Amino acid sequence: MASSSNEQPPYFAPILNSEASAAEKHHSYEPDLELNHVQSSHLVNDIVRCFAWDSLKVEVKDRATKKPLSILSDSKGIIHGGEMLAIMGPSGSGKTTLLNAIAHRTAAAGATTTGDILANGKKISWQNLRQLSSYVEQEDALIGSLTVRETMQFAAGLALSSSTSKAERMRRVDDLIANFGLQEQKHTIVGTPIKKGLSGGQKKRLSVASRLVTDPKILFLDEPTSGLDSTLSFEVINYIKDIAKRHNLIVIASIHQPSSSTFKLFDKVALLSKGRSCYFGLLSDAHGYFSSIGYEMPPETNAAEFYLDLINTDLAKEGDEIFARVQDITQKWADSPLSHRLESEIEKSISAAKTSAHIPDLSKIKSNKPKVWAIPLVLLQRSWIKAYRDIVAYWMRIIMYLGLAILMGTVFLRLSTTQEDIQPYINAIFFGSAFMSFMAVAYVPAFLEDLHTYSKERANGLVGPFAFSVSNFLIGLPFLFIITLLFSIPAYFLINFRQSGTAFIMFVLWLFLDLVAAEALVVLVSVIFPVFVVALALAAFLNGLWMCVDGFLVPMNVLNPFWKYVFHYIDYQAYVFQGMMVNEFKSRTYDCAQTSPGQYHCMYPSDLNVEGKIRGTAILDNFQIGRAEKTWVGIIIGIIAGYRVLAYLVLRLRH
Ligand SMILES: Nc1ncnc2c1ncn2[C@@H]1O[C@H](COP(=O)(O)OP(=O)(O)OP(=O)(O)O)[C@@H](O)[C@H]1O
Repeated sequence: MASSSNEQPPYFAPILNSEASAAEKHHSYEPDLELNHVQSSHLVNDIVRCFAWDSLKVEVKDRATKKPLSILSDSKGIIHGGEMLAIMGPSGSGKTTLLNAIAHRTAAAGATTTGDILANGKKISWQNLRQLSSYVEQEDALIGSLTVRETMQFAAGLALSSSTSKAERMRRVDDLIANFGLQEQKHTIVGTPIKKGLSGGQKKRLSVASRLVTDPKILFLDEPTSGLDSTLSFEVINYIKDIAKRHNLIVIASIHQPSSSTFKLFDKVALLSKGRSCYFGLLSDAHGYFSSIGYEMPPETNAAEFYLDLINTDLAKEGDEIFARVQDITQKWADSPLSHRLESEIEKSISAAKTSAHIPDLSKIKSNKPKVWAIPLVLLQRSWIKAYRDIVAYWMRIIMYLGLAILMGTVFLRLSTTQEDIQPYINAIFFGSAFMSFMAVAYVPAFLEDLHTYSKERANGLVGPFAFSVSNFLIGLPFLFIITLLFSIPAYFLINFRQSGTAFIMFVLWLFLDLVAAEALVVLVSVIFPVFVVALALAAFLNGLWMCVDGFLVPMNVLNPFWKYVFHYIDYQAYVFQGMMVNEFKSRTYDCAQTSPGQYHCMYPSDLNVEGKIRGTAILDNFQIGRAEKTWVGIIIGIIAGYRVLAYLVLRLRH
């Protein structure tokens, strides 16, 4: 029989009208007067009453011994709406492991996680938890060249349903900016290596604010104060606390050595040592609990420091009494009445979920995401702003290509149609196409930065591999076209390639395809090996390989069959080289050297040799280059598509 609302167990009572908050009964929380108390109705959590985990274990294969190793054992905890939990422990104690495990993320590389994760007393699937929660990583995923408002707008664009009106979107964005005290920095950029923007604390506040735009009911924060001094740490946690209280949010943060004032902002604490629980419960009960088991905190001591010192085995040596102490603390915790009370609280929430009709069924919550096509559009817009503002990533590359054009144009300056200049023309074609392709390695850092942002957005369920791949490909096209034109205009005329409008357009086309293919290769390599030095080295190596087998350095009739059949035919540079060669030589003639009147010495055999000329096509024949421009264009497009699809598949398969 369903119970009526006044029969609800106390731990499920709505906490919105704050008197009911368990935490507030124990803490007199006085928010900072300077905080901006903007109540945002969309943020209010009126569905997740409690969040719990039980018998949670994480096991990995030990790096050294290759045997199973437990890095989190039998963890349990419960937290209610409006409460803030600190997961605390010395370095390597398993804080991030626990946070990831309860957030339904991969707890550690190659880890196996077992146990229950419960919301409103029922097991919650990872899909449901993604809809209801947000995770703020330790490392910010902010884009340096965007302003605070733009960052928030794009976060809203990626998260909010397409049916949310523009006005509503802006209202939410502005509310959050105000809530986190960032109004004055609204139009300030986050900050790039060459242009300073927000302070560390402001960046962290923006990171959290941008994750709140999805209206999560549960917020996971991995070391939100790392890299901040104690004043900024307090400020950040104070903002989060204020928002959590007013909107009844559940906040779970791993935290390393908080100052006394920051620590006091939390309602509950989970203490871990070597993956084992030392305490879980209200902060205000911790003092009494540790006294009761024989660890009295001296007066005037920073409580966080005291607890951490008790369980810190970092500097301990084999046989030190600290190991016995930690063993004693974890054993006493497992046997303690508080731990048993925690167990029964979790059990009660499970049985209440079975009997009460008033507890929202979270599995029925509908996701309110933007339409599939809307995400690539938002990403395109964001990449565009980033592209034109990010001097290092984009403008430097443009300047570099322009410099290369001037270099080539002046080295191969105004070649003539005498036979001595035929080889320099061929060299210029090879060097231009190969070097332009090679310089695509300069895209590695910018791409890895985008990949980093994408990984975080994907982990939060915002951007999928398809949207990322499509937008990355599309945003590259205009940029690559601009580079191609900037290079071609000076280089083509300075070198004196075939002077015809069509020839120039074809030159641009070949070079453009070359760059699109080179960029696709960089993307594929960087997706497989997302480490700067590795991606850079491999992309450079592959470019070297394509240069060697493209038919210029070693003519096709000389190139050995292995390189020819394994690599030459999948070498986009080979098709670009052939296309540019045909473009230059198919309808031009060159002058032989006159040895005596009517006698000529011609470097290439041709039907025009008797007239002292070389037909351009004879040069093509000499290189065994046919006339299949359309097929070559098709093959290059196929190679580009192949690289892009492979990169997409790698992204899809990688979690
Ligand atoms: N494959 C593995 N082999 C051996 N130990 C592992 C493996 N994977 C994780 N660990 C260990 O598990 C422990 C928990 O790591 P975790 O990152 O959760 O700790 P943490 O408390 O968040 O540390 P920090 O404060 O330094 O970030 C660490 O001691 C880590 O070395």
